[in-house]
Amino acid sequence: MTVLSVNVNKIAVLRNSRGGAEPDVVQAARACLDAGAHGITVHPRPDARHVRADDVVALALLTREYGVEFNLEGNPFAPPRPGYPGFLALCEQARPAQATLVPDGDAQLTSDHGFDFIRDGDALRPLIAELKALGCRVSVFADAHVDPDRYRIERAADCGADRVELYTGPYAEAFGEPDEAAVLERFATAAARARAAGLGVNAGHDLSQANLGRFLTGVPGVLEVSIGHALIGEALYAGLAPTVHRYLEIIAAAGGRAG
Ligand SMILES: CC(=O)[C@@H](O)[C@H](O)COP(=O)(O)O
Ligand SMILES: NCC(=O)COP(=O)(O)O
Repeated sequence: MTVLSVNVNKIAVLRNSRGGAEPDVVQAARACLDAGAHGITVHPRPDARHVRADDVVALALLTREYGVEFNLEGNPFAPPRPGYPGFLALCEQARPAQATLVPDGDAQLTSDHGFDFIRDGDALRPLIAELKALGCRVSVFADAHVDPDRYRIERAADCGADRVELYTGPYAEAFGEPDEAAVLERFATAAARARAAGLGVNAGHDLSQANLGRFLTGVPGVLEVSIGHALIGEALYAGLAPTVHRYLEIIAAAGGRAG
């Protein structure tokens, strides 16, 4: 059962480029949900480059209205600043169904690595406990492409996480290249090890209509994919609803859930 959570960060990028209210992030999210998307994801960044704290609150209300999952992503270690109250404070306000912890920094163009659970475990454990006390399922961003022993993905379970989100950027880079099969195999191994440790497995980053099907076929049992950049870009040509439909068809064809 793979569910599709649409990341609407990029709608906010367009809106912010003119400083007004259009395109409207909530309206775009509503269009995705009306088209059958199973949930909405956002990853507010402390520099407010796309979605902001007020969007998070509005999307929390929308997803509650639809009875679907709201997945809020962010770095729990990033300090608050004007306009960004901090990830835990945002979660306390919005009460997302799922909080996904990502070890990113302002200088990063986008997320480009997962946690090192051996190094970061002690710091993550109390924060994960706090998020779970708020009622959130907690997922943690994880590397699958490196030596599986280096990050020991199963250590995410010792931190109290419910799920890992496999960082799929390296798969997207390998897609169509000679090393694609080897990279996919590493993802499948990481997913199996995570599951054996009792963790659910999500996946995301740079997934697209082109590469999603082979990923889901090669890494069976993924519970959720969160997709934003490619999906919103593709929707510029085809429209949001047909694009969401296409993703649901790809998921169904790969043996996942269509709606
Ligand atoms: C964790 C992850 O892979 C996504 O949230 C991605 O980071 C999207 O964030 P941006 O839209 O800021 O690139
Ligand atoms: N967690 C990944 C996500 O939300 C979307 O990433 P991308 O599709 O924008 O690369």
